[in-house]
This record gives sequence, C-alpha cells and structure tokens, in this order.
Amino acid sequence: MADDVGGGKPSNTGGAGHDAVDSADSASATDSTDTDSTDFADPAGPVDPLLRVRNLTKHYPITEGLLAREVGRVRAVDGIDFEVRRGETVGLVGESGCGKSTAATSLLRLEEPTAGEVRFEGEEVTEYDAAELKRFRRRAQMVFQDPTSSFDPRMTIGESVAEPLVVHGMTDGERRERIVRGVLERVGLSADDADRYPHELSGGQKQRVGLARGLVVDPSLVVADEPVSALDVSIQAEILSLLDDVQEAFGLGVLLISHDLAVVREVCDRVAVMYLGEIVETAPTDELFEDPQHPYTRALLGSIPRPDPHRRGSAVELTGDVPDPSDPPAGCRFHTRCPEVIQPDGYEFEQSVWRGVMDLRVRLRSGRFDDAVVRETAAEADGVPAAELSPERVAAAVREEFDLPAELGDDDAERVLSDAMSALVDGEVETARERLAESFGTVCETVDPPLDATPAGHEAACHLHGEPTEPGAAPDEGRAD
Ligand SMILES: Nc1ncnc2c1ncn2[C@@H]1O[C@H](COP(=O)(O)OP(=O)(O)OP(=O)(O)O)[C@@H](O)[C@H]1O
Repeated sequence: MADDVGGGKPSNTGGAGHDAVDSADSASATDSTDTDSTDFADPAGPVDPLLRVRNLTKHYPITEGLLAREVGRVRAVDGIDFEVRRGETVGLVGESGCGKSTAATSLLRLEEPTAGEVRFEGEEVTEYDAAELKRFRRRAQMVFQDPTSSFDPRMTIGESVAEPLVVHGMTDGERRERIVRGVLERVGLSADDADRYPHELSGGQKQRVGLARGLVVDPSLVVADEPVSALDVSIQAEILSLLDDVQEAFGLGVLLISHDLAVVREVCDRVAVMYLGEIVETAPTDELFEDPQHPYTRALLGSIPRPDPHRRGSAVELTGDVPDPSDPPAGCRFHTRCPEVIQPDGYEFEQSVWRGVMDLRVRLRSGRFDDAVVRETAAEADGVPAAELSPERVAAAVREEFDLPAELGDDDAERVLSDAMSALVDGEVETARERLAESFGTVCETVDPPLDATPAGHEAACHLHGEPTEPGAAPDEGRAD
C-alpha cells in the first residue's frame, strides 16, 4: 500500500498520486511504483535546482480612509534569493515577524508576490496561468500550518487525506482509499486510522496526518511551516525524524520554516537566516553552526538553550524589539540591535558601551526619547521631586538608562557624549541627536550590506566582512535606499 504514494523510492520516480491525478483518474492510472518515470523528468535538467527564488518581494500596502489611500507598505519580504535542490532540506529561520511565512506563501503563489522570480522545475511560477498553477499546487505542497484548524471535524481522517486527490481529479473512490491508507502507513499511522476523526488524535498524530495530506498527491517540494512549534518537546523529535525519513524516501525538496535554530539543525542540509524581510546569512547547516558570520546568527545561536562550547563568538543576548517592517532602519537593518555594530574611526569604545551609545542614538532618531520619563524615574529613585534634580543628576540618569558609564574611557568620545548630555538636559533633543550623529556615524546605519562571500566560505550580509567603508556623512537622514 505504501508504494501507492511513491513506494519509498529514493527519488521522484512514480508516486501513484502523481500518476493518477495527472490523468484525472484515467483507467490506465496505476497504484504501483513502476509508473513511467518520465512523469517526473525535470524539464530544467539535472543542474538546475528544484526551486530557485530571486529577489522575491512581498509588500503589503497600508491604507487609510474610505478611498483606501496607500500611506505606507509593510515590507514583509524584501528581495530574497535562495534555492532548494532535489533531495535537500533547506531551513528558513528567523524571529517571529521576519517574513518567513510570507516568503513561503508568496513563492507558492498562495498570495501574489510584489516582485521577483520563482523558478520551479525550470519553469517560471509567477507566469503560470490557472491550469499551470493548479498543477504546481500539487507538485509543491505546504504542510503543517496548524493542522487542528485545517481539518474539518466532521470528516474522517481518510476523507481529509483524500481531499487533495479529489481536488486534483481522482474520481475512483476505491483507488483513493488505497492510496490514502498507504500514505497513512508511510507517516507512521495505521491504515485503520483513516476511519477515525480528528478529535480522536493527539497533536503529533495530527501533524502526521497533515504530512500525509501533503504527500498524497506526490509532490516534489514540501514547504513545512513551523512543523513542531505547537508540539510537546517529546513529540518534536519524532515529527522531525519523520520529516527527515519521508524527505529521503520520496526524494523531496523541503523548505522548512522555523524560528528555532535547534529544530533546523536537526534536519536541514542548508540554512538561510532571515531578518526583517531579508536573508542575512546562508550556509550549509554544520558550517552555520560552527562558524556563523553574521552577528544576528551568532545572537540567535546564543539563544539556543544548549550552548556549544566549541562555537565561535560570544553568546550575546539579543535585546530590543524587532523594528517595524513598514519602516525598516536604513543601512543594515540589524544595526539597531547588533551587538557587534561597527565603531566610528578614531574612537575606542568597549563594544557594550558602544552599543549603549547606539541605543541612545536609535532612540533619539526614533523620536521616542522622553526626558520627562527619565526625570521621573530618577526622581522616584532619589525620593525627590523631579523639578529638584540637578542637571548632572539628569545626565547621569540618561547614562544609566542606556547602560553608559559615568565617564567614557576615551576622552574625545566622552567630550561628544557630554555635549549631547548637556543638550538633552536642556531639552534640546535634536541638537543632541545631531552632535552624536556627526561624530559617531557608522557604515552600518548608512549602507545596506550585500549578501557576499565571507572567509568562512559561505555568504553573509555584514560590513564586518566587507571592504572598509567611510561612515556615511549623514547617517540620520533616513533610509539609504
Ligand atoms: N496580510 C498581511 N497584511 C499586512 N501585514 C502582514 C500580513 N501578513 C503578514 N504581515 C506582516 O508581515 C511581516 C512578516 O510576517 P510573517 O508572518 O511572514 O513573519 P514570520 O517570520 O512567518 O512570523 P511568525 O513566525 O510569527 O509567523 C510581519 O510584520 C507581519 O505583521
């Protein structure tokens, strides 16, 4: 039975689902594994990857008023490139909101991308007409998106798993049943589970059914969105290992989306790390974990509970909110949180102190610096009315707020900071912002670093690996692009 859906062959050579649905349940359709392998011949030839994404972009308009006037755009995915080869599992990781799911739904054309190219088996997906899109939707399956809500509670598991076969034209009920029972076994369930209802299954079993429903039409690409994040830790390993098994058995290309690097490490051959709509690093999995080249990746790795003592780089904690994707920072989008943000020439900061200076600068630039709050906090701590605080005390309170020492070790830097503090104490926020910006500019806030080769042999988008560049002349003057 299992062979009905691909027969455990090491490559895409004849799943019955494929054969049958293409032929719309023709009499010649067969359940066996020895169907014509040309069904799966790759028009792109063996060299092209299964999936190639170039400059994929998805912006959501922000509208206002009755006329829905566009007043801005959420840059959810902002020009990403990656590939998935046959038989390969690629991880797309990053914090919540960085655009992973949008990347998946856009490349599958479950929603229309704003721009970019998506080549699948050598064809341009963005140019598909309705019929081609339907065929594509069978060959490229998205699985695991909240299986609980995606099952109709009144349908048996068998009916749910068979549904895609019906959609794709298989009318022979007996045949559908055979295929369904086979695929259920392939995902570690029993064929008899076909007669059960979703509420009778555990979370892990539902994930298996979700996978079965994706596999039943014999796809060549599976996009798995957060496959285990809703599951107990004890079940997670089971599902990941299942995904690994079916990937190998079916010769699938898998794009695995997760916010969790530990999950990605389990099953992925390669990883692309996303931050605020962009890919910032991409590498073979082992290389990424052993020698991460982007400070964001290093920070993400630092947040994995079981630190690897051999890992390079410091396990710095990632602080601060992810910026708003409708107004991403100029330059490197990570510079507002980066623990390794590049220092201006001519000054010597301890890196953590420099981060504090940058935090102050980012706050001033955002217009969210509120000296009244700083005064209130200091006044409360000192037990005096805010109006009675000395200018020196207010300046000290600002330094405390940004973890800055009472005096910087570098005299020149201290002079700049003191000037800015004086301006802040006088309520001249703009003067303080300008004073800091003119002396403490960094390339990280002006120039968007390209995804380029690093000495480690893989790509990262970080100025730490680029040619030394002069800090921009007007770092606070808005987006670089
Ligand atoms: N339909 C939409 N309209 C407007 N903004 C959207 C829409 N869908 C997603 N977004 C925004 O796009 C950004 C990326 O969202 P997305 O869900 O792709 O991120 P994610 O990395 O998958 O996050 P999560 O892991 O939380 O699902 C977020 O800021 C999100 O709020």
